[in-house]
Amino acid sequence: MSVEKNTRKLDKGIVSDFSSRMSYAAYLQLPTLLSAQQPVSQPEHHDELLFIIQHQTTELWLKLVLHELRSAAAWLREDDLGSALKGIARVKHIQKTLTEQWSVLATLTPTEYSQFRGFLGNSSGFQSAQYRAVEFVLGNKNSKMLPIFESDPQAHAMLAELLAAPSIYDEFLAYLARQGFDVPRSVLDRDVTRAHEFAPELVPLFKHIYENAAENWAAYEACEELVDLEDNFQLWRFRHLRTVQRTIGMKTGTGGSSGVTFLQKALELTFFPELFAVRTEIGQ
Ligand code: HEM
Ligand SMILES: N[C@@H](CC(=O)c1ccccc1NC=O)C(=O)O
Repeated sequence: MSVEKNTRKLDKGIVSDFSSRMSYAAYLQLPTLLSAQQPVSQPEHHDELLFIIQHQTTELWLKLVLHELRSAAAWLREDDLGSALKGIARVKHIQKTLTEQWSVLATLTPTEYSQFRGFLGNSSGFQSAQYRAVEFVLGNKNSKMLPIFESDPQAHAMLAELLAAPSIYDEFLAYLARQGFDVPRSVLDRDVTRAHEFAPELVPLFKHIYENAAENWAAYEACEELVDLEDNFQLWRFRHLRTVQRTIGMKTGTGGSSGVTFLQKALELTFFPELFAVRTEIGQ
């Protein structure tokens, strides 16, 4: 039957009694989720809700990114490259969403933000445990970050655990070694609690994989997925930097850093330096 009066008739089977059935709101714990947006500005500033939701949605996606990347590292440890690549593919889509989401926050003008910034005290995204955890899983370890989380034992424990665990890159290199690739011992035995540093002895191995991609397709594809991950991560960092710049200019950050200058330095960090260095060597 066609729609009349621009009103859709409800199908007979539509369930409406949830007294003993699971509902949408119950499954998703919406009362909890939707009561967690509590502006602190007084009087309440209209735009603080945007600010809170932008951060909370980011944290939700970061939760999934972390879940997928930790699983991908575990799958690599079990030599299940297919499952690891599937997880990384999902993460890449989430990264695109997160990077695109900056355009929503860019509608917050400098004047509007300045009207409630003072209420944020010393809170800052710098204190995001999940963001730091993602950096650690990708190999950018920094033990100096841990004291920031001492007042949150759960976050501190998670970061301490990830600091001590091999990164996804450590797991990938160990996987390549098990597959018979010539991964230097010094790389396999590195101190995983520290940030991965450029290991020039890895470049010839990647050169071999890239120049013989057809014969080493699985390894080649995995390398390119990691390159995409790093690219996407840097694009997020860049959009953050530009949003900060257009919103607070060169003001110091609420977290105590110099602000834009501090964020700029993060653009020089790299997770998988040899996968970028190999580009220079290809065809030479
Ligand atoms: C108008 C919006 C924003 C401004 C002005 C801003 C500003 C800043 C500043 C100045 C810092 C440096 C640390 C400090 O001293 O506070 C920082 C760090 C950070 N912010 Fe934001 N931010 C904004 C939005 C966001 C959003 C939406 C997120 C998403 C969760 C976020 C996540 C982070 C993270 C993870 C860091 C640490 C970066 C690092 O360690 O390199 N920020 N932000
Ligand atoms: N660091 C920002 C404040 C800020 O953006 C923020 C404050 C509380 C919770 C998350 C934040 N987001 C990113 O740093 C500032 O200096 O204005």
